[in-house]
Amino acid sequence: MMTRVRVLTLNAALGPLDYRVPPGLEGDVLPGSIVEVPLGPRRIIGVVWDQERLPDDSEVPDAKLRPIFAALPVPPIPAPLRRLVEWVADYYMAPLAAVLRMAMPAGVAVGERVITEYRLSDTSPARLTPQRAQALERIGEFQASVSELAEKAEVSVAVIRGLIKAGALEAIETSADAPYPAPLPTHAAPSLNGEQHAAANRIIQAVDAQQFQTFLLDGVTGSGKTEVYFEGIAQAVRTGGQVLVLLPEIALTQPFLKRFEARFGVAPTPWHSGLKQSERRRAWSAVARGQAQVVVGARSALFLPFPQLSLLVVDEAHETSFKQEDGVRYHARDVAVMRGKFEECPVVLATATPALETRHQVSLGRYEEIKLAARFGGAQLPEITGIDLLETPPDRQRWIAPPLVAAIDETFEKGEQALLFLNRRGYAPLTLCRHCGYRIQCPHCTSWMVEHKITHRLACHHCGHVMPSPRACPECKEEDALVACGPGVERIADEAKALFPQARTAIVTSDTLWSPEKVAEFVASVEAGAVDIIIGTQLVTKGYHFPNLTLVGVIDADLGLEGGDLRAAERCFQQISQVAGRAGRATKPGRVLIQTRMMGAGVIKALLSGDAERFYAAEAESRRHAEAPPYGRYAAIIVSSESADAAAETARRLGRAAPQRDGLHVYGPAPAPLAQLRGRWRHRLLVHAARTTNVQGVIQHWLGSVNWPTSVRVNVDIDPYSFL
Ligand SMILES: Nc1ncnc2c1ncn2[C@@H]1O[C@H](COP(=O)(O)OP(=O)(O)OP(=O)(O)O)[C@@H](O)[C@H]1O
Ligand SMILES: [Zn+2]
Repeated sequence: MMTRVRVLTLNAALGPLDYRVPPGLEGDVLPGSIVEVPLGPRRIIGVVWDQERLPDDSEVPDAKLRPIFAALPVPPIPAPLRRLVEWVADYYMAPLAAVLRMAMPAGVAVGERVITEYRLSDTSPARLTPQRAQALERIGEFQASVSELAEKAEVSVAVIRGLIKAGALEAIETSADAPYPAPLPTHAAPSLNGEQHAAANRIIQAVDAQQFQTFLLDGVTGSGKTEVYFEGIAQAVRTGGQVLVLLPEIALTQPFLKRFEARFGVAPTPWHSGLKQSERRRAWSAVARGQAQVVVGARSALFLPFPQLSLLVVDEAHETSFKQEDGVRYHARDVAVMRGKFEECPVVLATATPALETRHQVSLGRYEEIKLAARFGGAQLPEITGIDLLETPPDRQRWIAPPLVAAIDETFEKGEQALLFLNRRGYAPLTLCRHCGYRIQCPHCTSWMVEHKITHRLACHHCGHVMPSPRACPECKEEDALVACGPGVERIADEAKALFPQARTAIVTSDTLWSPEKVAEFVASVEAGAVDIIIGTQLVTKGYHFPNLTLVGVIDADLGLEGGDLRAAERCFQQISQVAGRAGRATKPGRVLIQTRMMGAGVIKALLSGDAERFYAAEAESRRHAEAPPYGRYAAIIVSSESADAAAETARRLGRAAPQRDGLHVYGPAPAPLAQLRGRWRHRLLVHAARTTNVQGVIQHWLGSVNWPTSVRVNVDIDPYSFL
């Protein structure tokens, strides 16, 4: 029986704290229990942690301990999740409390609750202001609290309250934690082909064995990877286990929910940052009680308190958006594998274009590869051709080259759909004054403001700052002298409309598909044939299955190769392979046209020849040569401050104190390519080390030897991806 416990709080500034367990509570307080404890005059929440794992040499004597107030009526944080929290904190050098916060987001760990939400009633308000009209339109089928509705509709809380008073919104009492219905394993099971069957069996076996094992489910686009891992999910559900499916983007959740529901009769439990508070609370507590069997979510779902996890799936596992770039900087794919290890359950990484790191694990024998070599139902992979922009360039101020224009024309003629891919939101990436040459820059970042014609605004794509598009140049005050330079998807859409006035276009970016409803609307309109041409960013490259979509045009294949980041070529290859994979997925054959100025580049040649193996081999060889990941490792030290001088000085100080040892080299400090971001000046030092080096230990020691002012932040990014 525990009479004294060590509690980990959610506050990174506090160490673990010891408390006394008062009589009567002993039975309720176990490792993992969520407890309410006194801290000075306040009551805070924490988790009882395994004492031996949090040594504390300044132990407070028993007699001085304050008692725990209460143990919350929720299940304890399970031991495998506690081990995962420790591992993430250690590996990514983050405070334990910061990692624990991801497992227990604010306000989720509460007992049963009834809450009041509002939804549209049948009454329309007598007075309809533009604000009210916007609110009613945006709210649609949504039901939520007053503040959540205000946020969703982008109106003030007063507008929502006004609508409630006017009777246009009605109150609904809902339980915060009703369980989720269980999926039905045999609801609409497909009959698998031979290759799929073998793959599914391998995963089912692993689910039955309940041992840790990582699979790379490597199947070409449209081969049925989803159908295959659905069989693994069905098996886990049959045997009473829980399943987590991770997706790289929230936008993919909606189509996934529908597809899952078609297969299993009920939708899975979603988990992502777009949930409202009541949904988050319900999902968290249902997961903790084992009353949510299948969860689909963004990377943060990795830290949900599953008591019975028996399968983890990471879909589109190559996606770099699995890497979290702020707060605790972790890679969800790698953490998923670790969670599988602690839970002793299988992990499936599904992708048509595996990351080099994942292929490396396969070659070392650590992951088992399962291949699906052919598209389902006899569909052929699309034919891929290059368009050399040096030979057949588009007209001035145009971006669709003549061969692609002709192909779009042919596609329309056959009554089929086309997709144009350009990974750039907005209308134009740069706005320039023709008169004085002034470029409009973000006031908080070293980046240009991007013109968005749809919203008549300029936006910074790094910090989200927006301003109205000015008529006059802010510098020389010349009127109508500002010109848009270069294309974004909105500009390509304008061009397509000018070329094909009859064609119905749909722009797909995070600006247009900003809610699950918008995604559903988009999918429905393409499926109904109400769209002829889709123009989209990377958001449109994966997940979608449109049988009548037969042409994919890549507007600028070279875009992704700029910047010279370690994974630029690999990412370009993956992105274009994925978008190409949207063409001709059913009975009609597909084709892909890639516009480039670099016909000779390795990536382009690989894409055109379809020789992925050769591309990967060459890429792996150059990484091996540079001792870059997966053969060596990197860690970044990012120094930032609102004061440019303080940031630079601290970076120099760290540079002077850099560790000197074999198998390790420190580059920099150098100003970050985006020297200022969100008002903070940034410098970076890059540690390059052999695979076997304990970089975390070295960095800990190094940072411990240097002091810096409190106005400066020093963050560590282990296995960094983005060098912006
Ligand atoms: N055995 C099957 N029976 C019926 N339909 C199937 C079967 N296998 C695959 N399909 C269908 O083929 C299409 C492609 O399958 P799926 O989306 O699972 O492939 P994928 O490999 O996940 O594709 P991608 O990686 O390109 O997104 C889907 O519409 C799917 O329902
Ligand atoms: Zn900015």
